[in-house]
Amino acid sequence: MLCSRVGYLCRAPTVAARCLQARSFTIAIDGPAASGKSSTARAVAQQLGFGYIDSGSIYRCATLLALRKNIYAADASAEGDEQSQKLVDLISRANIDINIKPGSGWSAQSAAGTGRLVVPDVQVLLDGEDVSREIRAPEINRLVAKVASDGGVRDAVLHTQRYLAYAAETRPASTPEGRGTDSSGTPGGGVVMDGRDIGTTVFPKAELKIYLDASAMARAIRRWDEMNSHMKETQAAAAAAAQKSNADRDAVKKDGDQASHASVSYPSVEDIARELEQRDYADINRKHSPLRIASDAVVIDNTNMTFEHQVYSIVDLARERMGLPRRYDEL
Ligand SMILES: Nc1ncnc2c1ncn2[C@@H]1O[C@H](COP(=O)(O)OP(=O)(O)O)[C@@H](O)[C@H]1O
Ligand SMILES: Nc1ccn([C@@H]2O[C@H](COP(=O)(O)OP(=O)(O)O)[C@@H](O)[C@H]2O)c(=O)n1
Repeated sequence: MLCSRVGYLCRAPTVAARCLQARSFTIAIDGPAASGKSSTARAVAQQLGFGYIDSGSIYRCATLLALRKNIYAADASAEGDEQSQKLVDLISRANIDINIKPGSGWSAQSAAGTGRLVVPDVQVLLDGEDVSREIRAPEINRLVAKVASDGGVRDAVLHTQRYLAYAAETRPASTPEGRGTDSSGTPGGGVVMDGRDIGTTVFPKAELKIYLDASAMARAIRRWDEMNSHMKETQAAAAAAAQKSNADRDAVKKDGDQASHASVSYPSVEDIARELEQRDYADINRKHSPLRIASDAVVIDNTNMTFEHQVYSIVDLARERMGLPRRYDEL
C-alpha cells in the first residue's frame, strides 16, 4: 500500500504541492453519471501505461463512512455543522486506496481492430477493507451527491485525489509491459482521473481534458445492462456454489438468498433514469465545484459511438499532445 493516512499526509503543503506538480501527463475525464468515464479512463490508462484513479469512488467511500456512522442519515445536516465536520475528520483519517486488480483485463489486445478492448477491474480499499461492491449499492447512489455537495468534504477529498494521483503515477503498474510503457513500448508516465470536476478544479492544468456525454436514455440503459449482467453473475455463482457444495446446505441457502434478494430489488430502466437525473441535477447545481465543461475540454458525445472508438480517439489525442504519432487513424 502506497498511501497511508493520505488526508493527513497531504495536509503538509510541500507534499500537496508535489502531488499537484509531479505528474508528467494528466488526463482529466469528466461528465455526467454513466456517460462511460470510468470504463473509458481505465482502458485509456491501460493503453498508455498510465495510472488510474476513479475519483467517484472516493466520494462513494466518504458516503459509506457517513452511512456507517449515521451522519447525513436524516438528510438534515448542513455544511459546516458538527455532523459535517465529523465526516470531514473521518475522511481525513481514512486510508483509501484504488488499485487495478492484478491480472484482470489485460487480455491479448495489441492494436486497433485486432480484438475487443478489455476494461481492467478496479478494487477500492477503505482502511484495508474491500468495499468495491458496497460503494455501488442503491443507498450510496441516493446519498452520494448530497455528501459531495459539502464544501468541507470536497476539500478533504481533493487532498486524497491529488495524493492518490501522485501515488498511482509512481507505483509499479500491473501492465504486462510495466509502468511507464504503453503497449507500443513508448515511454509513458502519467495518470488518468475521472469524475465531475477533475479538469475544472482538481487538475485545472491537465494536459488533456475530456468531457464525455451521452443521451440520458442511453446512459440509463447502459447502467441497467450493467446491473443486469451483474445480477446474472451473482445468480450463476450461487448456482455453481449450490452444485459444488451440496453438503454445506447452509452456505448454499445463503448464496441462494442473496441471488433472489438481488432479483427482488432490481430497478427498472425508468428507476435508473430517475436516479441518474436527480444525481446530475445535484452535481450541476451545487455551490462547490459543480459539474461543468472546462473551457479547454474536448467534448465527446458517445451516444452513437462504440466503446473502442472513444478509447482510441482519446489515446490518439493524448499521444498527439505528447508529441507521439497517432496510432488509430484507420478507425
Ligand atoms: N460508447 C459506449 N457504448 C456503449 N456502452 C458504453 C460506451 N461507453 C461506456 N459504455 C458502458 O456504459 C456503462 C457505464 O460506463 P461507466 O464507465 O461506468 O460510466 P461512468 O463512470 O461515467 O459512470 C458501462 O457498462 C460501460 O461499459
Ligand atoms: N470528481 C467527482 C467525482 C464524483 N463526484 C460525486 O460522486 C458521485 C458518484 O460519482 P461516480 O463517478 O462514482 O458516479 P457514476 O457516474 O459512476 O454513477 C457523483 O454523482 C458526484 O456527486 C463528485 O462530486 N466529483
